[in-house]
Amino acid sequence: MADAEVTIRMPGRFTGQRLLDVGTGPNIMSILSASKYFPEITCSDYVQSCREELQLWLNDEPGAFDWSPYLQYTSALEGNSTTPEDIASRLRSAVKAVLPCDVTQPNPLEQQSLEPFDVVVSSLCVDSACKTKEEYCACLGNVASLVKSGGGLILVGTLKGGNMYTVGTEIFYNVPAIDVDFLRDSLAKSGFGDIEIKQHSSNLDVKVADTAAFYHLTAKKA
Ligand SMILES: C[S@@+](CC[C@H](N)C(=O)[O-])C[C@H]1O[C@@H](n2cnc3c(N)ncnc32)[C@H](O)[C@@H]1O
Repeated sequence: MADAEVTIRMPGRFTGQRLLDVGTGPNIMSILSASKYFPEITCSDYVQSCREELQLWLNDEPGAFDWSPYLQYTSALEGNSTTPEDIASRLRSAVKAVLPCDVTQPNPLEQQSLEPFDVVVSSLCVDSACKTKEEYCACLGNVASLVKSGGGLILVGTLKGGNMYTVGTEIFYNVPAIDVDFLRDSLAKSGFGDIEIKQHSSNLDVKVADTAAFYHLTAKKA
């Protein structure tokens, strides 16, 4: 929820109508708080089954995952001024599309022609898509191309050598060896300034994810 907190604690830093979440996965965590500020949200992911699972919840269909604890958490972040049910409705009406996306491509949303977004959010996606720092830098540039001039970027990722995480019995791999200086250089190369990076130690069991730390960052495109 770190990215949600970034969004909610910085009202006014990022404004606009249209927000894109890159690599949303099957979940709504990255866009819960954003739906308070952005009336037009686009979700995206490489994996069709992730997009379908997300769509199940958006359509309020039987069998959709129960996100109640996250809705309650977001309600508490908002000072309980909005109920969890209201936040669910708010998010369902804000999400306008769930699109295929590939961050390894120069235009990750190639199959659609869309104007660049006011704000792009991406949590733990570039990490999953890349094996080397060079690939990571290129993918950041690809994601950056989706942000309009003057727009904002909110990124969450792993730091300091973590290269594996699990979901159930499946093992997935992260890019290793990302550090703060590398992130700053890569973002500057992609035309971003006003970069703020915060680090958090991981509290996850190393068998679940072996990263030592996570970052969340915000940046503005020149
Ligand atoms: C660790 S999950 C993160 C999901 C969610 N954003 C979150 O923070 O919980 C990584 C996501 O990135 C997606 N992904 C992996 N490679 C991708 C690529 N090349 N382009 C777009 N999405 C990709 C995966 O399908 C997965 O949903």
